[in-house]
Amino acid sequence: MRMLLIHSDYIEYEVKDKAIKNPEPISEEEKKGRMDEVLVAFISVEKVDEKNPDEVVEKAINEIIEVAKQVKAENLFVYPFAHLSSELAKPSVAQEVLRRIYEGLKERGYNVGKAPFGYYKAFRISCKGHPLAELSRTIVPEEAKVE
Ligand SMILES: NCC(=O)N[C@H]1[C@@H](O)[C@H](n2cnc3c(N)ncnc32)O[C@@H]1CO
Repeated sequence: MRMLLIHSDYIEYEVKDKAIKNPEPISEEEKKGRMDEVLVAFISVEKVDEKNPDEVVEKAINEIIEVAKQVKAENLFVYPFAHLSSELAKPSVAQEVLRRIYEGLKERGYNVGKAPFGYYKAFRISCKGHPLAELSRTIVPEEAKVE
């Protein structure tokens, strides 16, 4: 899994079109969204994550929370983003992994937003620009690590 973490004044998105055959069903109000004072996690779920989704979900949640504490962000935003890797997991696996990350962050008491899965979207983001405002993380299951 590849994550790009951007501490932002705001993130806003607008759904434009379906990008896969069966995108996540969304309501009218979910076609647009905005969150202010937010740590945005752009996430590409990778093929290697299919070896142990439970582990990568847990690690991603912990990484995001660790950065949220460092930058003092209360609001989090999970953004499905298929552009950080050339070895993507299939959509069904990716959607479930992203859903579990979103739910896990909420369970830990954060105010969490998400962008819909499986669509082309327009988005605007305002990066705060401080030294920890742009971070990336790579997460792999233990058994996929080679010596
Ligand atoms: N920017 C717009 C976009 O990326 N749209 C992506 C994601 O919403 C989602 N998606 C599909 N596979 C994946 C994956 N492995 N990881 C994350 N998202 C995925 O499906 C869309 C087309 O790839």
